[in-house]
Amino acid sequence: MSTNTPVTVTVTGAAGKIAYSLLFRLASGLVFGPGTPVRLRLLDIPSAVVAAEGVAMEIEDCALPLVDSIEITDDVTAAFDGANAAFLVGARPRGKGMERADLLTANGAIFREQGRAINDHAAADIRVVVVGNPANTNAYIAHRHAPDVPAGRFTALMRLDHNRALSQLATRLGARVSELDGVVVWGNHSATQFPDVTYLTRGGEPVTAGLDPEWLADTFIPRVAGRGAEIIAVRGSSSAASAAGAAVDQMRDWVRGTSGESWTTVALPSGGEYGTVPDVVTGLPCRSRGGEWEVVEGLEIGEFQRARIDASVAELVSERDAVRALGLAD
Ligand SMILES: NC(=O)C1=CN([C@@H]2O[C@H](COP(=O)(O)OP(=O)(O)OC[C@H]3O[C@@H](n4cnc5c(N)ncnc54)[C@H](O)[C@@H]3O)[C@@H](O)[C@H]2O)C=CC1
Ligand SMILES: O=C([O-])CC(=O)C(=O)O
Repeated sequence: MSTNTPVTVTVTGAAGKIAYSLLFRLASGLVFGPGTPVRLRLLDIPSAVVAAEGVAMEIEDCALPLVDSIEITDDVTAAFDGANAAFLVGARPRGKGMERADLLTANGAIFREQGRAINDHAAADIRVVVVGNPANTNAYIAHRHAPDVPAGRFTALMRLDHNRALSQLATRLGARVSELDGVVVWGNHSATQFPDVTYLTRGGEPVTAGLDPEWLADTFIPRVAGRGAEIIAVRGSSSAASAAGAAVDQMRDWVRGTSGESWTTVALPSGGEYGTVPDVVTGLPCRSRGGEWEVVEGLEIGEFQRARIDASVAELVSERDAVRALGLAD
């Protein structure tokens, strides 16, 4: 029997595809551990509340021992009241041929309202993972509307890009993912992102010198950066189970810590680290210590990296400026 205090976890877009994978993993203890019950809060828009109720019924039917309660709502305030963790998934997904910039206007208003509700109603230890696209800029908007919440409590999901990079590298090297470390994906969760293998190790030994630079530039980087679009083209629908898996990985590592000196990729409001622009939400190499993300310090950045990081951060700045112009950032 579990004895810990339950955690209250809010999932928005609860009737959608990603939530359908995410909720069951949360309810199974994969994030908060096998001793911590979860109070699930499912938020969706009024027209989707009935479908969210159906998802809740299925969670009930799993008879999962860690589920303390399930509440379904279309009320943003109620959804975040006392929340310790929030997965902001609900948004309009990108269809064929659409770029993330097209989603800024549609989704910005959602994240402004949710940022305000988190600021006013969530628990003091709230941790936020923004999944809905354009994830980095949505996280920036939510953060801007939550001035009482430390900036580092707002993250966007780039763990999926990180996991995609690890998997491509493992295949190329004939390695297991668990042998690899030192990957980071800088910048935006978009086609401009920079999956960087400069610090890659296998079993603790550097391996980057053994990777063909042409393969890295012409195959690896575009493959990882374009994987979301590739999945849409092949599957006819955007990534769902892999996105949910990455969101679980990110929140689990945040709450329970990363292992040893290993790091992962988290998109955080920048403090200007590695020449990035302060306050934009960019992918950075991070370790989780004592329940907080810490940006890894002291990595050397070469010319090729500099140009790639700067290009993706420039896109984030232009998204930030666009939402500022739309009045969504203040
Ligand atoms: N950051 C990442 O790595 C990834 C992000 N995504 C993004 O995640 C988002 C969700 O994807 P799916 O679950 O596949 O979409 P979906 O369309 O299946 O579900 C979205 C859900 O959000 C709900 N929703 C819309 N507006 C809402 C609001 N204001 N409040 C609460 N709920 C609201 C919809 O009613 C729907 O139930 C999309 O923006 C997608 O682009 C998808 C894959 C990876
Ligand atoms: O590309 C999309 O629209 C969905 C997404 O973010 C991804 O799969 O990385």
